[in-house]
Amino acid sequence: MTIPDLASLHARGAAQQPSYADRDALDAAVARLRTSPPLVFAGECDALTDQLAAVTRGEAFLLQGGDCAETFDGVTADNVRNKLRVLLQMAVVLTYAASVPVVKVGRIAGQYAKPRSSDTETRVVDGAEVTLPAYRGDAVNGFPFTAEAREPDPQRLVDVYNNSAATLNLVRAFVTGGYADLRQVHTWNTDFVRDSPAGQRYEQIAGEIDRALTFMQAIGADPSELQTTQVHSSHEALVLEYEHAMTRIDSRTSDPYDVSGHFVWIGERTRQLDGAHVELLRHIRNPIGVKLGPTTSADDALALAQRLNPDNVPGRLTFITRFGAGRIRDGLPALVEKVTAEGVQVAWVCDPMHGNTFEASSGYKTRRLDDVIEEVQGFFDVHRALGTWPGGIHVELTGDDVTECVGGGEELAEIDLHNRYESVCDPRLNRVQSLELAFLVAGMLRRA
Ligand SMILES: O=C[C@H](O)[C@H](O)COP(=O)(O)O
Ligand SMILES: C=C(OP(=O)(O)O)C(=O)O
Repeated sequence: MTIPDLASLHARGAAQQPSYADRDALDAAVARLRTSPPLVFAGECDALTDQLAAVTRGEAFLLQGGDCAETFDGVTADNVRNKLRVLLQMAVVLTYAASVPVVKVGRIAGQYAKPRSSDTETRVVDGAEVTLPAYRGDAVNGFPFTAEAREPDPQRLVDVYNNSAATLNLVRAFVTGGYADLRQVHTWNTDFVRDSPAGQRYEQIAGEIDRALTFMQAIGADPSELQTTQVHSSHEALVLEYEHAMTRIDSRTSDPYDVSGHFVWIGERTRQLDGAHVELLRHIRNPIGVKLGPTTSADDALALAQRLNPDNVPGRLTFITRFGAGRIRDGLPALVEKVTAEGVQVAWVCDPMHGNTFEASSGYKTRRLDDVIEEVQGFFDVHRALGTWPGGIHVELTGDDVTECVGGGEELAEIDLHNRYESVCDPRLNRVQSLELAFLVAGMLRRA
């Protein structure tokens, strides 16, 4: 496989791209990226493909989660640890309560670019309407509502690389350095979570795991397997300059890999069959995903699978459906039925966030935990009825105590949203809500 050149990708009229005024600065940033070392190794991507093949076969479950949009300011030790911790806690709940291996993938170390519904944003500033370019993620421009911040800046692409490297380095250190050791299962359950009902329920599981580990130690079992785990990185492959510059030929296989992350996906707004994103990702060998919203027909899904995974390799392709709680039960069956009938190897994963966003009267974008749960339940029900495997969930979440989604045991209401709304794009589940979701999904998995 070769790598298509960047100009030919742009010639396809790529959707959702920044318009850079300073072409020289863009060329310099791309040149810098092209000579930067890979962030991940091709062999790690292959290992993830194997794990996702197990998901495709119904032998494992994918937990993919993290920020809607990472920010450069958010690259701190506390933040990265908190995100890792919520994934570890959720994975423990899913693995223990449902006895299914869980493949952990973070929306982390690269999730800096956002597709937007509108190119511009209008606000009233000092009594006058001001329209500026929309914020497209730290990869592209700044969040503050000023003309200067909103101007796309190519140097940010290099900053994405550096911040992804720093994040990944810390994730690897936590994962291999003892923090993710299963014997730390209690220490992940700290601060505001511990006293919540979900935290208390988690503590019970942690106690049972502890006793099982002590027993294993007593009988002389080798505990080294428990000392580390694997957490892979993922992001939406959106800005072509960045993804293309990070696509390299693997010296082992001579195949191209996008070495900016282990798993990359194509968003709902950029999945045009002849579009630039499908064209670039069809050439890389990473495991990849495609978001499928409610307008997707079964033929669209089949055509995407044929284009992106012509050899029908299990684990290569994940369909991440995001229909919305009210539409999944009507919309998903036709897709799953036809794709399955054609023998297409695909992991089916549910994103219960993006079809359930609404604007609260206060103006904050939010989601109801109940809608999120209802969409996941619909996803499980559809797969159960069709005899197919509900392969995983893809969730926007954070390890912090934010107030961005309403509902859950803490009964967060719309009037609470302003207390700690920190997302720069879409609302995320906080750690308690995430844990509550994990317990409910574990129950669904057990029944599946
Ligand atoms: O995360 C997904 C999209 O980037 C986000 O939902 C777009 O939000 P918008 O509709 O406010 O542009
Ligand atoms: C933009 C996203 O989702 P979608 O493409 O499904 O809208 C996302 O997951 O960040």
